[in-house]
Amino acid sequence: MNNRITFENVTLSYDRRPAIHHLSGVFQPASKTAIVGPNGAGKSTLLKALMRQRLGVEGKIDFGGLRPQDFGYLPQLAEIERSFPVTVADVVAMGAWRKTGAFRSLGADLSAKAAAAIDAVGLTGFEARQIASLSGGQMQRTLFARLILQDAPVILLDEPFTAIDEATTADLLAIIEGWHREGRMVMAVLHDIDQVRAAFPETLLVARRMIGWGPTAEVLTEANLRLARSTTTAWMANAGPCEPARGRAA
Ligand SMILES: Nc1ncnc2c1ncn2[C@@H]1O[C@H](COP(=O)(O)OP(=O)(O)OP(=O)(O)O)[C@@H](O)[C@H]1O
Repeated sequence: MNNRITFENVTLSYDRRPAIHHLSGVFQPASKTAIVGPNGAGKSTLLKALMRQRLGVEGKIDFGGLRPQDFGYLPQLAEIERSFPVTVADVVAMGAWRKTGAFRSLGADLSAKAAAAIDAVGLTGFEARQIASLSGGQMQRTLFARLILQDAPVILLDEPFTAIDEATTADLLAIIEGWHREGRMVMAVLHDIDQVRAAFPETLLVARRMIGWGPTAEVLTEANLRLARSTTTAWMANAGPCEPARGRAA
């Protein structure tokens, strides 16, 4: 077990159509990596592969001993179904399901941790609110509280700040920085290049293939960003089926 995630010439596909090709590199323990690229570049697909969701996988992903339950995942806000009659406290409690089992009540210790998580995201007093009645920013704070309670060593965030205002973004960036200081591995799909430069030491730049992976200043050059923009368009025009090995990441 080395808690390092290594990609060796990985191609990820849906129904034999590659979404992202020939990715090689390493997510180091305690790294904080921004995943950047244009729309359709394969960023969410990459997070899904890390979550071991069903995809065609060619090449090898070595999880370094990390188990599926070691990963906390924040999906895009738009993918969250909010019409369920559940409260903020219910959603946060789901973060402890790994420890309690689904729909079980939290013991005293986890209840205290859930209250602390809700406090950390600034939602004390909102515990009984239905999630359908929350603003986008309040919903995102709720989902961050769930991640805090989940306490996973690896945290994957898919566009955590899309449609989120500056104040909430600043608060959530501080929580991410706290996870980084605690030695967790964080990967976040982001579109704001200035934000990435300011807050993420490592960047993986993709456009249907890997453009760069390493220290942010070395990866986010004007030339690489130009290449990313033009490559995606070209690959989409020529996209066709290929024959990746079917199966799941190792
Ligand atoms: N479930 C799916 N079935 C088939 N194709 C898919 C599926 N999900 C994504 N794709 C395709 O895979 C490619 C990469 O999509 P992905 O969602 O990973 O991109 P992205 O970089 O996250 O984009 P965005 O910035 O727009 O969220 C796209 O061409 C997309 O249409």
